[in-house]
Amino acid sequence: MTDGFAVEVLHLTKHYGRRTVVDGLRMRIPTGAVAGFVGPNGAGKTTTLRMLLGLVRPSAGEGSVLGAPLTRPQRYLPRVGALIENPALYPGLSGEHNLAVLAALGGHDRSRIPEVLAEAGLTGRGGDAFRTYSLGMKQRLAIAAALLADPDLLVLDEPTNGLDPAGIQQMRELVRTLARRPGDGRVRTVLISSHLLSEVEQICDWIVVMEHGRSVYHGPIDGLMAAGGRSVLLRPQHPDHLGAMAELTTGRNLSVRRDGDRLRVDLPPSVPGERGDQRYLDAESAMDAVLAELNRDAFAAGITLVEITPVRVSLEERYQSLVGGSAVDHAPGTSPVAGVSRELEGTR
Ligand SMILES: Nc1ncnc2c1ncn2[C@@H]1O[C@H](COP(=O)(O)OP(=O)(O)OP(=O)(O)O)[C@@H](O)[C@H]1O
Repeated sequence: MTDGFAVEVLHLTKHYGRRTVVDGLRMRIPTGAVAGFVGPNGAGKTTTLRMLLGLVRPSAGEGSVLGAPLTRPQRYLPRVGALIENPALYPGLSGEHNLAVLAALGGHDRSRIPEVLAEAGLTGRGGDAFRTYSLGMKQRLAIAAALLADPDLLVLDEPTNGLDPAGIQQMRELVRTLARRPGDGRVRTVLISSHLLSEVEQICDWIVVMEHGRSVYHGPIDGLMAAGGRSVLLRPQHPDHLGAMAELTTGRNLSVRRDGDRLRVDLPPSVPGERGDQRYLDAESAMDAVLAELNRDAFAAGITLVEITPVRVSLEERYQSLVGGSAVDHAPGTSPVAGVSRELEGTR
C-alpha cells in the first residue's frame, strides 16, 4: 500500500449469506481528494463505506485507510469523521448543546464547537433548538458533529438524500469546501456517496463508479470523459444486419446499443488490438484501429456499412455505458443491445 492515498483497497469482498454485495473491489482515493462514490441503488456503496469505517467486517480482501490497515480500524478511526447513520440528536436541545453532548461522548475538545458550526454553515443558529431546524440544517449539524474530531478523512453517505432543491444546493456547496480545512492548511480527504452522477460531477474531483459490487471506473473525474469520451455510430445498408453487426461488435468486447437504424458503439480508452490485448495509448490511433477492425469484420460477414460516424460522448452517457444502462434511463429511441462493463483505471 502506497503513500499518497487516503484509501486503498484490493479484492475487497462482502458476502451476505450466498449473496456477494461487494465483489473483489479495487480502488484508490488520493489524499486531499473530494471523491465521489457513485452507482445505482444496491451497487454496494454503503456496504463498502461501512467496511471502511469498521462497521462491517469484510469477507475477504485487504486495504488501508489513512495509512493503517483495514484490519485495525481502531488505528485510523480517531482521524475519521462519518455521516453514515444519523447520529442521535436531541430535539429539545440546541445545536450547540447537542454538539457538546457528542463531544463529551467522543472525547473531543468542546472548544471546536464554534468552528465546526461555522464549517457546517450554521453560525448564528447554534443556539436554536434542534427541532426547529430544517432538514438541511439537521443534516449540516450532523456534518458538524462528524467534524468535531477534526478528521483527516470525512465519509458522507448520500448527504443530499431527502433534501429539497435549496437544501441540496447548500449541501453541495458545503461538501465542496470541506476538503479545505480552515486554519493550518492540513489536507482532508472527503468521500461522499451518491446515486447521481450529475451531483458527483459538480462536487468531486475523483470518482469511483460502482456496479454490482465492483468498481467499473476509478480515477480523476476528467479521466472518465477523456477515457471514454468517444463513440461511433454504425449504419449497415440493410437494417436486417443490425443484430449480426451488434454481435460482431460485442465479439470485440465493445459495448453497443441500438440507436434507430444505427448502432452506437462505445470506445474504451484502451481496446484489444489485433495482437491480443495490446494497449493503444493514443486515443486517435485507438479509434482508427477499432473502426478499421469493425469495418473489416463487417465486410467479412457480408455486411456493408454505409455510415461510420465518430461522436463525442458526455460524461452522463459514459456513465450509462459503464453501468450497463441500469442507473439511468436510455435516451428515447435507443435500447440496450449489450452492455459490457470493463474495469478502467484512470491515472493521474
Ligand atoms: N446487512 C445486510 N444483510 C443482507 N443484505 C444486505 C445487508 N446490507 C446490505 N445488503 C444488500 O447489499 C446490497 C448492496 O447494498 P448497499 O446498501 O451497499 O448498496 P448501495 O449502493 O449503497 O445502494 P443504495 O444507494 O440503495 O443505498 C443490497 O442488495 C442490499 O440489500
